[in-house]
Amino acid sequence: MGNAVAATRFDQSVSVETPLKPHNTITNLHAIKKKILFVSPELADLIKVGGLGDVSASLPRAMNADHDVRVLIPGYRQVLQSGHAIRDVGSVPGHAALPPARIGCMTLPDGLIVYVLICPELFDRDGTPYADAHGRDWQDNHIRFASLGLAAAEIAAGTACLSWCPEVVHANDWPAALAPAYMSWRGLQTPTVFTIHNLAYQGLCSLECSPELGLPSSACGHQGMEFYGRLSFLKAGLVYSDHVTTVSANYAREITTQEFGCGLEGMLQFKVRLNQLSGIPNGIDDSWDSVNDPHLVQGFDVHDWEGKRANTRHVEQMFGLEQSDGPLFAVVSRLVQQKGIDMTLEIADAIVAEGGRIAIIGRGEEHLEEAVRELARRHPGKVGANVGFNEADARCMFAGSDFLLMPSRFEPCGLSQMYAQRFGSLPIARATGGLKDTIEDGVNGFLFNESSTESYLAAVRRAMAIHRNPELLNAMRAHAMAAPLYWKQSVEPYAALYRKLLAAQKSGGKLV
Ligand SMILES: Nc1ncnc2c1ncn2[C@@H]1O[C@H](COP(=O)(O)OP(=O)(O)O[C@H]2O[C@H](CO)[C@@H](O)[C@H](O)[C@H]2O)[C@@H](O)[C@H]1O
Repeated sequence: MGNAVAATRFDQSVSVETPLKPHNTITNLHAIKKKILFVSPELADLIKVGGLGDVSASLPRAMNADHDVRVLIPGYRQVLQSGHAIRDVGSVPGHAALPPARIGCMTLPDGLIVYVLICPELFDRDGTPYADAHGRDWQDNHIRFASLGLAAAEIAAGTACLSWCPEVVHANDWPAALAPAYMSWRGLQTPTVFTIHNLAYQGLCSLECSPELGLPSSACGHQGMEFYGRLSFLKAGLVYSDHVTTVSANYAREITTQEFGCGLEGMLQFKVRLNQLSGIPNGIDDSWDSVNDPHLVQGFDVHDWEGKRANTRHVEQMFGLEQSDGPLFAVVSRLVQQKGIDMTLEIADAIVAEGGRIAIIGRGEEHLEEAVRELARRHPGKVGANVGFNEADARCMFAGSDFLLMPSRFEPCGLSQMYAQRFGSLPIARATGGLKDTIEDGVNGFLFNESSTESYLAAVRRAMAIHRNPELLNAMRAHAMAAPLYWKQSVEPYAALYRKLLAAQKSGGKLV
């Protein structure tokens, strides 16, 4: 089988960072870092649409103390033009309508190794990873992201000519979901993990795309990736991986229900019965340091709020807001239905009438972008909107605001609320998904239960009442800034999962 060949060829291979020395003993061999291929459509260093980009940049780095994690991403124009040298290290043959591609290797300044799938006809374009400049999904997304999955499978099979072969493949969200699928169809034994960062994006295409993707006939049935008469990349990730994770314990429960399961709840309940679904929370990296973050106009900590005020003044200037003693609310979000932006628009008049100001940054669905601009036009000096995204501005907003508005309809984990907490801005959020796991109501933020403007506004009013009491406000800020949200707590659960899957593989019990 392909994997046996791979094992013969690569078990003795030399890792770039951890060369084997001739005197290595068996004990040393055991201590060798496990090789993990982390497959993702985004990597914040190079290209980011949302939280997946952040996680892909920080989780592999956090794991690298004890593992050899390398990231595989598509060679989008932004990646090719990032200024980092790319060495040509391998190739992927064509398959059905998927064109042949090259594999490049990029070493980021801190040593993170990134494999880049180079196929200009698929990836060297303007726009985002998923859509053109007008926000229209690329028509050939099924081909583009099947190529990403296929490349991961070729690397795992040892047929991509790399001098490195992963022991575990960890695929993220639907764009990477065909990695475990192509691996399974080729009979590879390498364990696979599939992480759901957002079940709502499923990567659906017509069943007629099957020949283009070179799928086996079994893939097109109910037991495969067929989903209500179409092909679902996300379902392929669920069906063909050895273990599925999602990014918080609460969301792992929620997605087994009809309300949050997006039609896949039955399949996910089945995974629970097999003990193949778990929630491992996201973390944030230690660049989120309110004292030393170079993006802030002034650092601060719980003993010195002066720096926080300086950031508030900066945000007011950025957004043309009037200075006032009233609370400053921030929205730092993709402008999409999931995030409940429409609900914030509905309660904005009340917030302004009661003395609040709102600063909004983000981009997304066109009608929400326009609605946000219109809100700012209606409330000059009280509401400011920047339709776009910029990491430095986002960080200043977390630091300068009093509250972060995050009324998400659902939220697999959420990072923005953790960033805000770290910078002393209290999140006001719906008690759903990871928001419920990371926010303690009245302690380090505010939660509301119903996805309704009444329930939301009631939480906003509770926050405004706290704002009128500086002692309580500062106590809550201090709690929020002390919340233990670093990746350290997530690394061990992932490491334990990799160990479990490798042990099962070794004993011949690969769980497909
Ligand atoms: N328009 C924009 N362009 C670029 N960046 C923007 C942006 N708007 C916001 N951001 C940034 O993207 C990140 C947002 O991450 P979140 O995790 O809060 O949500 P997202 O829905 O993107 O992620 C999904 O994946 C993550 C990772 O698992 C889960 O935490 C989350 O619940 C799930 O919905 C933050 O770094 C934020 O500053």
